[in-house]
Amino acid sequence: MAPRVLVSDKLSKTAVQIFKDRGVEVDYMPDLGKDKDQLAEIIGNYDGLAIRSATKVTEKLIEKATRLRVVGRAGIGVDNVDIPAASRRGIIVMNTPFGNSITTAEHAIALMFAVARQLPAADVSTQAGKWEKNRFMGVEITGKTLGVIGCGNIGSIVASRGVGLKMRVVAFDPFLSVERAAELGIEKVELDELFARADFITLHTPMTDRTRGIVDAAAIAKMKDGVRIVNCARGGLVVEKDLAEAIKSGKVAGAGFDVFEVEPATESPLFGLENVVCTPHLGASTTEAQENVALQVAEQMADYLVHGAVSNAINMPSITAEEAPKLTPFVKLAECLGAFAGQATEEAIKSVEITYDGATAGMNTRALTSAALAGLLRSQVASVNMVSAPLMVKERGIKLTESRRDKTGVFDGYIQLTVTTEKQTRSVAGTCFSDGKPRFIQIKGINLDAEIGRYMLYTTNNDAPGIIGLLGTTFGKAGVNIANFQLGRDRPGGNAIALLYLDSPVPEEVLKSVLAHKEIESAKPLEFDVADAAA
Ligand SMILES: NC(=O)c1ccc[n+]([C@@H]2O[C@H](COP(=O)([O-])OP(=O)(O)OC[C@H]3O[C@@H](n4cnc5c(N)ncnc54)[C@H](O)[C@@H]3O)[C@@H](O)[C@H]2O)c1
Ligand SMILES: O=C(O)[C@H](O)COP(=O)(O)O
Repeated sequence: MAPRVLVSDKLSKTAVQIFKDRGVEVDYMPDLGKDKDQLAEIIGNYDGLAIRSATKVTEKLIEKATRLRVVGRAGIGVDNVDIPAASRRGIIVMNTPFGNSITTAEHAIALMFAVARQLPAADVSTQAGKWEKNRFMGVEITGKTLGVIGCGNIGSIVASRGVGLKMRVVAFDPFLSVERAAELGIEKVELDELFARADFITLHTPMTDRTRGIVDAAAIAKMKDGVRIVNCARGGLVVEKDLAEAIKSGKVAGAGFDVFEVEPATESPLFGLENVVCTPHLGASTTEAQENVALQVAEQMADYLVHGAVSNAINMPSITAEEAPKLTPFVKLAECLGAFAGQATEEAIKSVEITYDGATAGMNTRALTSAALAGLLRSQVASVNMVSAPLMVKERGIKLTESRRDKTGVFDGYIQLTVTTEKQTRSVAGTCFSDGKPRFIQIKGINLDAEIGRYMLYTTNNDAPGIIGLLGTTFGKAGVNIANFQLGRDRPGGNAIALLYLDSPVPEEVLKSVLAHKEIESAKPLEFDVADAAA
């Protein structure tokens, strides 16, 4: 069945065409995002949801979204999506981090000019037939200091435009390197220094607990008299009532605002104040940016729904198209190692250690670890996947350790998973050969070479004669074909293991007969999400 996507915000229709071209069914309901009840009623019919900022993807909506696998944000900010709730349900949330950056940066610059020269008010006055040349005295931008708070994608474009406008640009961003600042021709400063020096301040951070209210009354008090403030990032970074007071007192000479504490903003303490220029969250609203983000989000979502490729996901490691062919077999291997340990373990897991040896150490180990954890938890939590597994492991207080090392054995690369419970430590290692098939190469420290099949039986036994005969005869009598039979032991007469790869599931009576044999310590039927040998 073709995957089905709902577009619930005003995305360019380019997205619809791309979904169709890629074999994805699509319903385009651009106003539905504003009607949360109706959206909740139908969301259960979709594998994908494409949104902008009007659709609020809340925990409540996610509960109803029983089929949903991906939320695609045609834009940057994902603060309208409950990411932890989506992750818990295994839903990937992806955005388009660059598609509207230039457009938004240009809007910030436009607001800066509008505030410097009071353009909107001058326009209204002039068109009203007044000729108020004296009322609209402006300030020049050249030579002024622009303070950029948050110098990521958009902030750095604004900064370089500022340099182009012959401004002095200072930036505060804890993650901005001095080298990058030098490359941009700007100066990295602390926040208080920015406040003290800037004639214009522009905000470009995400909304986080640390940035909420970053410009409040206390911050404004540290600023130059006559400063002008632009916010094209997120409402709530600036405390609107504090700014309104400062504008009324004359401390702040003007403000350009595209985003508001409450949106849609029908009222704000800033509305109606002299030299405040407001736009209704138009930062990303240009034809070019909307084409970019719609095209990109539809491609990303279709790639995921149709091919499983992941890019620009907020809650899952990306797998690029280039690395996918090499990585995919190892993702499957990691999942099988996790599934082996998960099915063999009956007690609560205390810790998981994953070692990447040789070639696997250089791979995308975040993706491999996520797959291993998903496999591990799958026997306990049916709906777990690579998105939700790392979060679930954390929530369950399971300690996760990852290590990488140079090639240590005969294999170019392998992965070893060690799981510790209250009672025991169990380890399993595997690799993929050039045929792309995952194999177990070591269990409990015992070497073997076992291709992984959908149905398997794992036994531990004392190394004694007759085990092969027992297993062969018991399965033969029950009419279950053995596709592959692997044995291993630590020493003659010591601990031994057997792994049987079967063409069908282990019948209950077979398991009982096997377990009844005096040399068999344990026998565990296993199932893996790999192609069925009989298929
Ligand atoms: N108005 C609009 O229509 C519109 C359009 C696009 C993006 N946005 C918003 O613009 C903002 C910036 O987007 P971006 O793509 O540049 O994001 P980005 O992630 O590329 O950059 C954000 C920068 O903020 C920095 N930062 C984080 N915490 C900080 C802190 N406490 N103090 C200072 N800097 C901090 C980060 O290090 C990063 O460099 C986001 O809030 C985004 O949602 C708005
Ligand atoms: O984060 C973003 O990309 C912007 O806020 C744009 O939001 P919009 O797509 O709703 O215009």
